[in-house]
Amino acid sequence: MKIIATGIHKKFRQEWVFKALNYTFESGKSYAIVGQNGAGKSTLLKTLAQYSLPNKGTVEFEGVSENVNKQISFAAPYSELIEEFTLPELLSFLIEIDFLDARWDFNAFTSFINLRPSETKYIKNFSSGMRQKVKLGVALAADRPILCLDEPTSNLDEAAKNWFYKALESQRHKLILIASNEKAEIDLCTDSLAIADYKV
Ligand SMILES: Nc1ncnc2c1ncn2[C@@H]1O[C@H](COP(=O)(O)OP(=O)(O)OP(=O)(O)O)[C@@H](O)[C@H]1O
Repeated sequence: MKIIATGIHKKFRQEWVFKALNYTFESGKSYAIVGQNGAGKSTLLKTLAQYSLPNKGTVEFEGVSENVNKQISFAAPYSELIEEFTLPELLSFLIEIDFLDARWDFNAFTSFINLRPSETKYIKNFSSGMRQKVKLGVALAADRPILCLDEPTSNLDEAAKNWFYKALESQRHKLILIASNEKAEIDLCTDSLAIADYKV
């Protein structure tokens, strides 16, 4: 599978975030999207995932015959969980809509993420680190060939970061995109794309 970005430009009002970006992303590789705060990392990630349209140019998925959304799992600080659910309810819902395989029941998932909240605790009452671990766990557990992660270790403690680094190793067959300015996250990737190279 490939994501092929051809001459993509993105702006908000009169402000260009990136221009003339040509890049091919392939399965089996991991790409760090790097740049300073406000450079456009999240915007590029969303554009590549086809959550946001470029003003000019195209993003194509090679080797995908059906709905491209079903090829992607995405986790970001701004992505949302269903706050009114408990974790068992969230997992049942994700299995019901075919986002997760049926084997991801509460026991399997909590042992995968190495975090076992009370089964009756609402997600709205999870701490920010618990929330982030659940988002990452869901994204990693989904059997989808493209993994998009924005600042994946934000709010994670050292043990949770190490869990993520290890969990990512089992995903190396996927096409992985990580938007980050954390050295440890960038170092996980095989390739790197600097937004600053696409400003003029
Ligand atoms: N929906 C929007 N409307 C207007 N401007 C936006 C919108 N989304 C992003 N921007 C602007 O686009 C630029 C890039 O934002 P983006 O969030 O992609 O940067 P980033 O590199 O991910 O930043 P950070 O490292 O701080 O998370 C910023 O100037 C931001 O204000």
